[in-house]
Amino acid sequence: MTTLMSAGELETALRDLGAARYHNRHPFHRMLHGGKLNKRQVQAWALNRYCYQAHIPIKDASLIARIDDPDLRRQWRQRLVDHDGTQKGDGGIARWIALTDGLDLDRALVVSMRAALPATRFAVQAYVQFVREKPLLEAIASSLTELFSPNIISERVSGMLSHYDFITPETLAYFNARLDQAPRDADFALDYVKRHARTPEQQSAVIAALGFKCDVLWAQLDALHHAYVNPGLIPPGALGHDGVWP
Ligand SMILES: O=C(O)c1cc(C(=O)O)c2c(n1)C(=O)C(=O)c1cc(C(=O)O)[nH]c1-2
Repeated sequence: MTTLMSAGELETALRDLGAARYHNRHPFHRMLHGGKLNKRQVQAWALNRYCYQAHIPIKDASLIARIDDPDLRRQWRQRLVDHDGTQKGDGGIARWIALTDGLDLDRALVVSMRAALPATRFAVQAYVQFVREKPLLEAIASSLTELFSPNIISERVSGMLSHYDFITPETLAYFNARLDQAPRDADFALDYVKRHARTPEQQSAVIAALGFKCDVLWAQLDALHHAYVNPGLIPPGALGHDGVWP
């Protein structure tokens, strides 16, 4: 039988889970940040991650659609603005496209998502589905991986700038904005979860939601590693299959 934790104990359990399972520990990220990948492998990362970026506002829109409280809706809608901007060419998705442009990827190919790995598509769809179907508390808790993203972003930006001559500060501009946005969003979500997970069952479900989300992130990197590092099996239709690169 599980017992009720204090809010502080719940936070510790969530942080412990992130320390063990967040995607900063994945070998593909260690290679990306340590300068061990070639340009094609970095292109594959950016093209696949576009799918994740593109689905974040879709999952946030479906989360907002389920909120009754106008205060909470107002707070959460900032996330849509961050990713979609207030006008064309503005916002996180546009900044991600600046990164894929900077890597000489064809914009139409990136945006079409047709050269992404099958597992990327399945993972991001699973995240959207989770947020659509689970109770609001768990849907909100699944965003808590962002508690751990500022560290990985700092490591990524400094590592990539120092190791790759094809990476510039302009192409990595996406991450500058995230360094302010992610802590604001994560602090809000953590506070919400601590106040609303009031039974042992809810607390377990919140921890499981964070575990699920760590899996969503981890599975995307497993797929990249399998296709582009070792054993290097690129699925048909994906970027680089049959030696076809942009
Ligand atoms: O660069 C990263 O490692 C990273 C991780 C995460 C995350 O932990 O889910 C997000 C982001 N970036 C990100 O840029 C982003 O917009 C974002 C939104 C969300 C979310 O679950 O709502 N996670 C993340």
